[in-house]
Amino acid sequence: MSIVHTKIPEVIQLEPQVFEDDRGFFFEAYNHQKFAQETGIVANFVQDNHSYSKQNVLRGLHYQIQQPQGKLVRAIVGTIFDVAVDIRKSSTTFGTWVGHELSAKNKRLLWIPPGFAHGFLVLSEIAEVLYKTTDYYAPQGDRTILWNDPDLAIDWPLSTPPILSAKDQAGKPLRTAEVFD
Ligand SMILES: Cc1cn([C@H]2C[C@H](O)[C@@H](COP(=O)(O)OP(=O)(O)O[C@H]3O[C@H](C)C(=O)[C@H](O)[C@H]3O)O2)c(=O)[nH]c1=O
Repeated sequence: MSIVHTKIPEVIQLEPQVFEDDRGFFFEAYNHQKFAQETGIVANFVQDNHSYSKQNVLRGLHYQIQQPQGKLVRAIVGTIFDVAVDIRKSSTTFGTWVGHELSAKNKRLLWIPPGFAHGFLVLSEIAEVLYKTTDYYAPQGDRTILWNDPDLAIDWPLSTPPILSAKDQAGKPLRTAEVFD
């Protein structure tokens, strides 16, 4: 596994070592020791999530104000544009976003630490996304930042308006949202 830094130092792309032969391929999607060696992060993942979405679905931007979650995200079917937003008000990159394509083809993973909002847009006909989290789901702490907050100006690769849940349509702009210290 190798790492690819993003413009936010704490958000890290991971490229697994893929072993291909005439049967197909194999790769370690997560190895606790190698993850720690490569990133310097000792993550204790407690939950695996799996979502299936149709093209143009946008899920996000989500975070938990209580029990904030670190996330290790990958697409196992299709392609997504995966976005992380720094919502730690003491951070020098507060309000900064990064977006990277994750796909079944590139097999890349994105590590998003606690203190960030996360969302993705489905670029392919369908996408299945798996992600590990470092804390459990805490619905009472679930918060949404508006996907098209003009202050964030996230450059979503959209050609038509996205498909959003009611919750995501009602997301808050960052300037009024609960954020981290
Ligand atoms: C997140 C979650 C949801 N649920 C239940 C609650 C709802 O009845 C149903 C769908 O939840 P929601 O609409 O919040 O799912 P997403 O829009 O995919 O939310 C996720 O999308 C973005 C991209 C994230 O990073 C978060 O992990 C998460 O907020 O699953 C659970 O039972 N456990 C969970 O951990």
